[in-house]
Amino acid sequence: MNTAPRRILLKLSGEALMGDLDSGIDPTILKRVATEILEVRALGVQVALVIGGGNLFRGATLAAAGMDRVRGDQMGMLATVMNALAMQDQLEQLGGSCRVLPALAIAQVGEAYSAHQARRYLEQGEVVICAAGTGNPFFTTDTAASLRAVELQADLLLKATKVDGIYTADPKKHPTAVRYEQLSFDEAIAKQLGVMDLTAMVMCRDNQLPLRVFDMFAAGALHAIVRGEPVGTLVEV
Ligand SMILES: Nc1ncnc2c1ncn2[C@@H]1O[C@H](COP(=O)(O)OP(=O)(O)O)[C@@H](O)[C@H]1O
Ligand SMILES: O=c1ccn([C@@H]2O[C@H](COP(=O)(O)OP(=O)(O)O)[C@@H](O)[C@H]2O)c(=O)[nH]1
Repeated sequence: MNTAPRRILLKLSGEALMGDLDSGIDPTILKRVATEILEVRALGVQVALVIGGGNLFRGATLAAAGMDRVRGDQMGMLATVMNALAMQDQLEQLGGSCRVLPALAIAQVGEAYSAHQARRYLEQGEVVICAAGTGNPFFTTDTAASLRAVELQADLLLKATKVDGIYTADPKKHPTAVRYEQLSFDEAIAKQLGVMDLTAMVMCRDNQLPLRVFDMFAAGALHAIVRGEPVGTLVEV
């Protein structure tokens, strides 16, 4: 897709927000990402966000250490809410307007997520952060991002992560792996190209939602993508 999208859903990994720290959020990265989000907003692109929680807690890691998985996933989802609040605060400090809509009931923190309400806020020009993943354990924020993107009728799902696209194999383990510019969901699924979880890939494929995977640390990448430049890897049906 080379035309500028009207509405995007941007998925940011929690881990990428921590930069070189061991956990938590690097304020410099948060500010840079928030600035780029407001730049594309200023171009008229509607922006919904899903932020991961891996910089704070992951249910599977907590379960491996002996915790009940459902409770661990609840902690993971609450971690995504904390990241969402940090991003909301940063966006507002930069003059943006932002709603946090959690999928778990935390009324004092944000209005319960509803697709129709989220679409209304997007149309009013607000950045909408869909927090707490899907609200259900055993899912990931990648899956939450694909679900919310479909519900919110986004034209494009963007996964901002630690690598600059999808490779023939994990580039961190296979330095000779080659990056795809474009591929189909069926190919990504069949070859088990691990950058996005399978449930999320299938959700995108079955709803004809294009996905672009790109490097969250590359300055200006988001802006370039909404201008229609071929940054990272595009996955389509
Ligand atoms: N074929 C592949 N192409 C690109 N990255 C891959 C691939 N297979 C595995 N990966 C790994 O997937 C990671 C991104 O996935 P993940 O850690 O789930 O992202 P996030 O935390 O951003 O949701 C990258 O850091 C990369 O090492
Ligand atoms: O719908 C969801 C989304 C997330 N999580 C939990 O929240 C954690 C943080 O999300 P994720 O690992 O996807 O974050 P990221 O890797 O993107 O930082 C996960 O490990 C899960 O424990 C969940 O239970 N249900």
